[in-house]
Amino acid sequence: MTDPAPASPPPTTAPARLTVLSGPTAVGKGTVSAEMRRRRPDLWISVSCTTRPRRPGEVEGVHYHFVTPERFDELVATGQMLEWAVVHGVHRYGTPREPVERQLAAGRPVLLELDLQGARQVRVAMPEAQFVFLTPPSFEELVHRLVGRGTEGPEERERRLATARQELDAVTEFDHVVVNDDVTRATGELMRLMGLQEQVA
Ligand SMILES: Nc1nc2c(ncn2[C@@H]2O[C@H](COP(=O)(O)OP(=O)(O)O)[C@@H](O)[C@H]2O)c(=O)[nH]1
Ligand SMILES: Nc1ncnc2c1ncn2[C@@H]1O[C@H](COP(=O)(O)OP(=O)(O)O)[C@@H](O)[C@H]1O
Repeated sequence: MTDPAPASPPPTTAPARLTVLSGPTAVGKGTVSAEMRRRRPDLWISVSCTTRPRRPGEVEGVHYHFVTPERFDELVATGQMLEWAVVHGVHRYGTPREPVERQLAAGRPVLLELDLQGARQVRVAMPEAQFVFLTPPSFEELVHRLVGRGTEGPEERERRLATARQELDAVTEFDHVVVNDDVTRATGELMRLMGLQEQVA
């Protein structure tokens, strides 16, 4: 008879985990991600590649890696993208695979902010990840935020809101739903889902 395997000690910290944050346009994904980064600088948030032009104030390697369509093709063809999608009908966005794998291997918590198509691809590629859907308190509030942000004209806003209606229907595909009624509260809920405690400076 063999002795039972010794029980492994309980983990002293939350296990490294990949979390995918998704949700419709203007729900506040960028705002909540920035607040997460502010409250937990050790959290690693992926920097995506995009073919869309850089906006004033955006910094290469911080907000995005801005690449040509040819370079994007090459990254996809050589398997360097964990996932990618055409978002809002025009430009391509994708997550470089290697940095995500490296950060997870180093034990850091990792957050990806993706559109719904990207979240679905990661579900297939990395089913052990957890999937969080950020939702607005109401559709009216989503419209209010999109208009208030002022980054799109009326035509583009209509296009995004049509996509948003479809995306909101996909909420049941996600492991958790966080209502972004208040940035501080929603960020706290996401931190708890990621097993992160507030770090007091
Ligand atoms: N699939 C996928 N979507 C992404 C990626 N990076 C950003 N997005 C999504 O692309 C959309 C457009 O982002 P952006 O151009 O910054 O516009 P804005 O967020 O509407 O100001 C957002 O819904 C993001 O969640 C990525 O690497 N992959
Ligand atoms: N909880 C909230 N309450 C009110 N306004 C919010 C909240 N979260 C985000 N916003 C505002 O909504 C707009 C869209 O947020 P943003 O982070 O750009 O969305 P996304 O990245 O999902 O497209 C911004 O003007 C932002 O300041």
